[in-house]
Amino acid sequence: MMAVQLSDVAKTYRASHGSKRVFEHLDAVFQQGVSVGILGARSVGKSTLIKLIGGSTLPDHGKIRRNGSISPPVANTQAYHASLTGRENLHFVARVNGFDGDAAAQFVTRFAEMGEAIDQPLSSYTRERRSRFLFAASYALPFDIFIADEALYGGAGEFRERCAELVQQRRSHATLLFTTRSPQMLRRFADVGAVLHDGRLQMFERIGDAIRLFRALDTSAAPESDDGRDEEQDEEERLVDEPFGPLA
Ligand SMILES: Nc1ncnc2c1ncn2[C@@H]1O[C@H](COP(=O)(O)OP(=O)(O)OP(=O)(O)O)[C@@H](O)[C@H]1O
Repeated sequence: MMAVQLSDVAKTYRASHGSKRVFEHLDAVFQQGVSVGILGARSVGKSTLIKLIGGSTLPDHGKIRRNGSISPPVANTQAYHASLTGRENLHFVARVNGFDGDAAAQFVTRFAEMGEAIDQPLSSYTRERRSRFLFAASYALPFDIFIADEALYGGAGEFRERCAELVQQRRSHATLLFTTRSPQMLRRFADVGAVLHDGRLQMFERIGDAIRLFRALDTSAAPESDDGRDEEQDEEERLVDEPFGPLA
């Protein structure tokens, strides 16, 4: 059964200095329970695709069908309010999505080793705590479909490893759709590989075939021996630097 289907989707950004057409006739089907890693060069529309799938941006035309609950993008800060505590934020996000806030707060407190900070405002968190909170919170609710734009897991040291393990656990019970520029991330977290290029998404049962096409298209891609970690970390740093959503 399908989890997400895009049919003939078009998306153009319009700005005062001109417009940018990202997709014109995009079709894609993502199956339930299958983890898909989407490779794409810079500016091909990876973020736009994740936003369309998640519903935070609308297509100009075409249809997007979703079968099941869908997470906000991993480590997304938009849903959080800096002046609310970690617990209050989790309760809010859980309620909006129809889940149990207590269970989510309990999970994040334990997994991210928050201690008393769970009852302090997000604005008081250190950079590292903020990162832990964001990643743990991303996987705290039992969504059917998890989506991620480049940052799939994060944090530092031992937390980082546990976070990667958590993604593997969630992936075994849910559908995971993520974009990346790191072939290694596909090998680690995807069942199926996809390449976004020229407004089209090509899917490959064999991860290696997706990586080969990506390399042929994007000559700046990291070599296979590189674990892609620098780029992942750049992306995480960008994410945790962003302020939380509007002050309540
Ligand atoms: N809000 C916007 N207004 C105008 N143009 C936009 C907007 N958002 C994205 N674009 C443009 O649309 C194209 C696709 O952007 P998008 O962020 O989806 O690509 P991406 O593959 O995620 O890029 P990157 O790898 O650099 O993160 C880019 O050319 C970008 O400049």
